[in-house]
Amino acid sequence: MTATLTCEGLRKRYGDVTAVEDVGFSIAPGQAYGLLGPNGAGKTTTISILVGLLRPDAGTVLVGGTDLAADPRRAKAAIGYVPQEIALYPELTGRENLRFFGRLFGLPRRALAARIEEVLDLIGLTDRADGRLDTYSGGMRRRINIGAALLHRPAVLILDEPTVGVDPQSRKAILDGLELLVREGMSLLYTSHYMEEVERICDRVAIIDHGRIIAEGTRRELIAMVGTADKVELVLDGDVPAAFAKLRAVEGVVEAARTEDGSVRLIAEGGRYLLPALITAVEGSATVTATQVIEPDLEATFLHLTGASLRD
Ligand SMILES: Nc1ncnc2c1ncn2[C@@H]1O[C@H](COP(=O)(O)OP(=O)(O)OP(=O)(O)O)[C@@H](O)[C@H]1O
Repeated sequence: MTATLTCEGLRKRYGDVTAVEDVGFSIAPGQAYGLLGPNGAGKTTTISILVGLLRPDAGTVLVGGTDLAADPRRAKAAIGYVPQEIALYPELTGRENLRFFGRLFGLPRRALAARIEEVLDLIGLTDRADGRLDTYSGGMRRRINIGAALLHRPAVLILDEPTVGVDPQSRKAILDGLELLVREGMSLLYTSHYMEEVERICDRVAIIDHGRIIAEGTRRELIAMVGTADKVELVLDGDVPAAFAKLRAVEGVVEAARTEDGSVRLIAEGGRYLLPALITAVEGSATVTATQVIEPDLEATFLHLTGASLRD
């Protein structure tokens, strides 16, 4: 089966800064693929290359078998792109905005009218479609943005951190809508630094850091990389740096990172059973005011692979 989207050997440098180096992956039809990485990891650069906005220094992009560089028109027709910045007309209504973008894509008037209603239903904004954009919440605007990218029925929808700055209700509507699209057979490239979203939506994930893919696989495969270790979070009161040094030295602690709010995150073999030893270890430097043990997840994998927390 031809992949919906394949990229290989992508490289982009800005002067001395390597934004993307040797990035490659493949998205199957109906697959939701996640690109997970912290700010500045190279997600936006990768996406800009995939949607034809940025020319890579090296590498190839195939959309449904069509080479983006050789036939950009055909390749781009199969892509729906939802950028990070919202570019809509505030004085037009939601429906009018969709109509504008549909005309821009060259969709015939009658087919467009019907498609707009379908898309409004999908993004859950049928009731508010005749309200002006400047009366919408940030999340509703984001949903119109997603709707605009869906009008031409792309084979793959590419979203650049679609839930940043979005209210909880819209966030839920966005994630529910995306799950529905995937069930109906659309491919998705979803980028985020919220691992819980990537874990929920995506079947396959690439973890990107400093411009390179450092791990790739199904959710389960990636989580298995951290082995049987649990993630333990300790909130400390006292001399946190000294306590941190002591915690790192405890037998069974595989990884350790400090967070901005004064807590310490550890990956520890047999984490929950290690708690008494951890609490004893910090004695004299700090007291443990709260503890949490979390089963391995993608964030644990990220911490394991990079030694840094995803949100830092
Ligand atoms: N036009 C540019 N000129 C110079 N450096 C750039 C440019 N665009 C991006 N970079 C650098 O390339 C690296 C990757 O940036 P990119 O925006 O792709 O990361 P990202 O993972 O999308 O992060 P964010 O979530 O913050 O957008 C960063 O170090 C960034 O500073």
